[in-house]
Amino acid sequence: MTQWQQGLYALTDEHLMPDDATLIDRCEAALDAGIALLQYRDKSGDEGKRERQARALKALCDHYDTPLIINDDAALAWRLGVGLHLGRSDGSIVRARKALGPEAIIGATCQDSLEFAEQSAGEGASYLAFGRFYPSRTKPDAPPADLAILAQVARFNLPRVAIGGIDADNIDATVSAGADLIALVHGIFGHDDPGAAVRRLNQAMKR
Ligand SMILES: Cc1ncc(COP(=O)(O)OP(=O)(O)O)c(N)n1
Ligand SMILES: Cc1nc(C(=O)O)sc1CCOP(=O)(O)O
Ligand SMILES: [Mg+2]
Repeated sequence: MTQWQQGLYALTDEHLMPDDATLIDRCEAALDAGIALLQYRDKSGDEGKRERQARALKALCDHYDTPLIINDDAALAWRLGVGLHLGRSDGSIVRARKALGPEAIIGATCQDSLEFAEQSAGEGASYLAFGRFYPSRTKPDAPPADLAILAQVARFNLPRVAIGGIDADNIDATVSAGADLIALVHGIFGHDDPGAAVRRLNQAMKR
């Protein structure tokens, strides 16, 4: 198993980290404490800001030898030479794979669906993401999912990402259900000290 395929997966949030300095400081704290992947997720629609911040995060991730994933935007991922996360209406995995190449990390949202998982695996996804498993402050309206899906999709032999309302109290149950990667926004960046949050979560994952 490659290093990025197991552990914590931190997602940024433009409300929790509204300016460049805060974003970089807090992401650096998370990277330094030990995360497997970082996703740049910014829904502001401000293209200039997105380009600038994504480039700054790429330099930071290179320093920590941690892959950066861009949410939604295949063109930005291509310009930076980094990974991509695609939801159900964010574009074609096949097209993204052709553009980004065989080595790129391309993740796919599968919600609670075996059918979406099978389709995404067939189209060349690098990991499959399921959720939301718990009430989420970041995305309260994301469709709910049952932890049982994680065992059902083991046969695709791809890293399984769990997302949605995960924190230090429920991470153990989520890993026990079969998650390889635990994706969080609030569980890391909702804390005053994201580095301490990452260390606590990593400890809880090992229990
Ligand atoms: C790791 C991971 N899993 C799921 C999502 C959700 O993607 P999507 O359904 O496209 O929703 P938005 O994040 O774009 O609002 C994700 N970003 N990352
Ligand atoms: C971006 C996202 N996607 C979800 C899904 O279920 O697809 S849940 C979610 C938000 C995750 O943030 P938090 O850790 O704060 O709940
Ligand atoms: Mg999306």
